Amino acid sequence: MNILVINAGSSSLKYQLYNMSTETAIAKGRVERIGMDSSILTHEVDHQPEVREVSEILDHTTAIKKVLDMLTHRKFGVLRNIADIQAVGHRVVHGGESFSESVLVDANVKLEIRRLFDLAPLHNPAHMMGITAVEDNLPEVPQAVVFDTAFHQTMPPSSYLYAIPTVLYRKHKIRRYGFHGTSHDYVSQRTAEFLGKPLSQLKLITCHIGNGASCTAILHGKSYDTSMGMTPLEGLMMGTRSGDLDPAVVPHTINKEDLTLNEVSSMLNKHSGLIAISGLSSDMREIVEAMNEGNESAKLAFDMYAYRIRKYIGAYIAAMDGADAIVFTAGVGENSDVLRKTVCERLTFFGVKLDEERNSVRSSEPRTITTDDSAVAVLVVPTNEELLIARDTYRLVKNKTAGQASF
Ligand SMILES: Nc1ncnc2c1ncn2[C@@H]1O[C@H](COP(=O)(O)OP(=O)(O)O)[C@@H](O)[C@H]1O
Ligand SMILES: CC(=O)OP(=O)(O)O
Ligand SMILES: [Mg+2]
Repeated sequence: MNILVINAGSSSLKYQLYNMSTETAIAKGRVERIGMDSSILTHEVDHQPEVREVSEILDHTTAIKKVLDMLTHRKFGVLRNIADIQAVGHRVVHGGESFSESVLVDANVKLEIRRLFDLAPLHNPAHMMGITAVEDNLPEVPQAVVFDTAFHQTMPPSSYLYAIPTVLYRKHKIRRYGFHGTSHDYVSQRTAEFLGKPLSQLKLITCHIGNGASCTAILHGKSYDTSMGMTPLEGLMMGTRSGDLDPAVVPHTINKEDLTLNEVSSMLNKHSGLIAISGLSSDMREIVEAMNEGNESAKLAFDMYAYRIRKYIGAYIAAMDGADAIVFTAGVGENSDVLRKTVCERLTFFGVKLDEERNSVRSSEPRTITTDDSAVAVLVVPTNEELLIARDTYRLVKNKTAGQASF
């Protein structure tokens, strides 16, 4: 079975085509700048040079059409016909309390994703555009959705409740949900395999440090606490998001700067974090480059970013009364040795001993970056959210087909 995995953003769409008999991605790519004058489609097939196509792609339906054209392209394609795609799996960031596992898309599921728009304004509306775009282009193909929030549904109330009147939780489900669950789930499974120990016996702290960033305390295989909250704004400092701050900053800023609530929300989601402090960029590569050239604001942004991760690691060691391993993953976590070093060099109280040579290795395989006698192991484990999405989609579609066959 071939499964197309889609992670739709507001102006971008990433895709991977999986062949489930071998669990391999046979093609992958992304469409960027959807809705802008020159959109870019980048398509990659193993062992072949990347193909880049610039054109005007005004909406997600056209973006999916272009992706399908590329997948069946005479020269660059990997499929003879789009009918060779048997199912589509989508990443959906917010599933609220309604979804503790992946589901097939139907009218109710779509209604629920829409209902959650205001809890994940940067993500859920874009995912819905992705789902609709697939319906437009592949009307007969079953679709599944895999939620970032699902893995965190095991958190106890002491982790997920805010200390505010409980009527707000009962009436409006105002609580902490947590995100990047598919990644934390995948990485914790890979870590247990790598360490050769059952996940049910491990205390892990997984740090997904990408564009968005979150840390999770995983106690015996289950999410016990995580740094993101009701929305993906809480917790760590991110590329453009503030992370934790005193809620009193919001009304105070509204009063002092004569801003609307929406403007402040946009400030915290899109104009804060690395870009705000550095005044330069939200991209960690550019921050590190500027820092190495002596830029003081870039250095401050970097230090604040690393410090917040270290604070969460400390909190989660206390939350679980120990940790067997701390795991770095995602764009920054997998690639920035200097970020990992800065986070780890002040964890010596917990017996963390970084091995600089191991930390400088670049690889797509899981690896340990601490010395053999480090009391807590620190690992880099590349994430693969798409593979978990493909697996869930495959399972759901196969079960549905089996159910239908028995009638
Ligand atoms: N070599 C690198 N060094 C430091 N940061 C990197 C490197 N490569 C990628 N990144 C960072 O990874 C981030 C993207 O992470 P990723 O997990 O791909 O995010 P997302 O999936 O949310 O788009 C980029 O913003 C960039 O800052
Ligand atoms: C939930 C979230 O922040 O996702 P991303 O890192 O893809 O922005
Ligand atoms: Mg990501």
